[in-house]
Order: sequence, then C-alpha cells, then structure tokens
Amino acid sequence: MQAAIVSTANSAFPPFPGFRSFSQRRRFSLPTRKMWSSSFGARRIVCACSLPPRKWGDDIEINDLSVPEHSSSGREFEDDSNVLIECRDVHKSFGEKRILKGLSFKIRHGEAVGIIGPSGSGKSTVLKIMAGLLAPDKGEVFICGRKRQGLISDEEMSSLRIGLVFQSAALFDSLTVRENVGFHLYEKSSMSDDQIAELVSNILAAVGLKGAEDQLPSQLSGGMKKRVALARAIIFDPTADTIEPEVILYDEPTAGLDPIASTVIEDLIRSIHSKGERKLGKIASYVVVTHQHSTIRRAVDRLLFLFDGRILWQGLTDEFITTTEPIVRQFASGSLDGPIRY
Ligand SMILES: Nc1ncnc2c1ncn2[C@@H]1O[C@H](COP(=O)(O)OP(=O)(O)OP(=O)(O)O)[C@@H](O)[C@H]1O
Repeated sequence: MQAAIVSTANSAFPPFPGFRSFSQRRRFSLPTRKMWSSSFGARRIVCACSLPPRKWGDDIEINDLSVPEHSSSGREFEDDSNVLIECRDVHKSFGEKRILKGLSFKIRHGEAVGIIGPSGSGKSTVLKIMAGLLAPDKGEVFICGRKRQGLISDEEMSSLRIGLVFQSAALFDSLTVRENVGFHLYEKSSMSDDQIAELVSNILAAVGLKGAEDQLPSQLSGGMKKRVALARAIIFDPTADTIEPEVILYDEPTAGLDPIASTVIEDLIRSIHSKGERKLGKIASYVVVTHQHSTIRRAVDRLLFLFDGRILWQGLTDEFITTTEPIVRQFASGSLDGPIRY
C-alpha cells in the first residue's frame, strides 16, 4: 500500500467546520458527493474506500464469530455465470517499473479469495485497480460483466458496491473512533445518534475495542487503527432498505496484530460473508491480501498467487501447502532454498 494513495483517500474526507459534533449533525451540511468531487477531484475514491451503510437484516449476529466450512470442491470456481469482478490481461507500470504484466482472474459471487505473493509484487496495486482507484495502463476490468471505463463510476456503484479497507487504516485524524466508525451512518442513516452510538459500541466490542469510542486515532496503536478501519467497513444500517451485492477488499487486515487479535479479525471477516446467497446484511464476496498463514487458513477458500506481474498459481487454500509448483512451494515454506532469490 502506497502512502500517496492513502493520503489521497484521507484528503477525500477532511474534517469540515462543525463536523466534530455529530450530535449537531443536522445543523450543518456535510459535503455532498458532488461537493467532494468538485473540491477534491476525488468523488470516485470516496465511493470506493469506505462503504456507505448497508442493509443488514435480523439474521446477522455480530457476536456470531463461528467459521463457516470451507468450500471443498474446486468445481464451483469454474462457473462463469456469477462473476462480479474480472481483471483481464491487466498491465500496470509506475515509471520504469512494470508491476503487472498481463494479470487475469475472476472473483465470483460468494467467494472468499486471498491474494498472496512476494512483497512488492503488486498485490495492493491489484486491489486498487479492482476498487477503481487506479486504472490499468492496458487490459480490462469488468464489473458484473460490464467493462469499466477508467475509474469507478456511479453507474457501476448501482450494480456492485466495492469497499476497500486500507492497510494503513486511513482514519480521519481529528475525529474520534466513534465518529470514524459511524461516519456514514451519521450522514446517511435515519437512526438517532444514540442508536448509532450503540451500534458503533457493539461493533467496537466485536473487534476487541470496547471502550475506545472517545479516543482519537493518534492515541491508538497500529493494530487498533486497523480494527477501527475494519469496524468502519462492516458497520451496517438496519433501517436501510436496499440489498445490493457487495465486495469488500481487505489489504493486510491482520498485519501487525497479535495472534488472538488476528483470529478475531479473521472470524469477523468470515462472519459477515453470505457465501453466495443474497442475504440482508451480508457481503457477497471478499478478497484479502495477506502474508499471514493464519489468515490464509482461516479467512479464505481460494488463493491467487501473484508473481512477476501475473497469477502464477491459483487453487484452494488446502492445496497451497501441498502444491508441487516450486515457487509457491518455497513461498509456502518460507525456505531460502528455491527459485525465489532475495
Ligand atoms: N503510486 C505509486 N507510485 C510509484 N510506485 C508505486 C506506486 N504504487 C505502487 N508502487 C510500486 O509498485 C510495486 C508494488 O507495490 P504494491 O504495494 O502493490 O506491492 P505489494 O505486493 O502490495 O507489496 P507488500 O506485500 O510489500 O505490501 C512496489 O515496487 C511499489 O513501490
């Protein structure tokens, strides 16, 4: 994840005069998306890096952190009828550096996919391209079968909502944890401040941050910031009335967390996944960029291995440790012996 992009995303949500007090939120106007667009040229980034409130149904239990069974058959991944996001022959360079050199893959409805690969291989770049924050130099991105032109568009938002949880959390520095997590609800929801505060407290408790409501991001550790960002991505609006398929992209959600905190996050990511059914309050699919073995084992079903600008290998999570592909094998074992040289 590059600092430049993160700061761009942060600048899309500057604290506005009067914004500190959400209890007075109806006495001043938060900027509309149009205002964001004209003021910061960042309308599309706003749409993608933090999800607006979703409709969650009564069936969601935030405390239900049980891990659903992993898919056991690779066959379902051959079904092309339900593709939400497809990258086709995507190329991306930064200056002289060719990062992506013909990357192709599909994310289907119901999937839990991990993207792994060596540091600097372009995993975060792929997420940003999927989210519509970066445009490929060459190649195509299809959203629900429709080719994306440039960056994310409002038209696309109506068919699929894509949220990106940044590696660096990208919190608003001058807002409290409660205000960061409840940001979209305070702006868009018909819920009362007390209801939002209660919902925020429940979500914070679920990510292990009970009692952190009034703290500022500067008072939190890196791991705590990550959990706040996750809480912001998964908070729901139980009063909204639309259900749209939704994909969340997580960039190293467990990096820097202790093993137990990682497990909480991994199970939380699982617990809001609908696994294909269009269910109120659950997300259709998610993609996790990670280096953590625990996250690979616990939070995803299928893996894409990115190497030298392409998908070198893909398979089910269980196959990752048994594959005979030499590069993947070396990566999985962490051995210094093998084709990858540092
Ligand atoms: N906006 C940018 N400008 C210039 N170079 C960039 C930019 N974004 C990414 N890069 C470069 O592209 C390469 C891939 O970066 P990226 O963050 O996508 O890799 P990654 O696989 O996610 O790395 P890591 O696992 O270390 O987080 C790096 O060499 C990085 O320096």
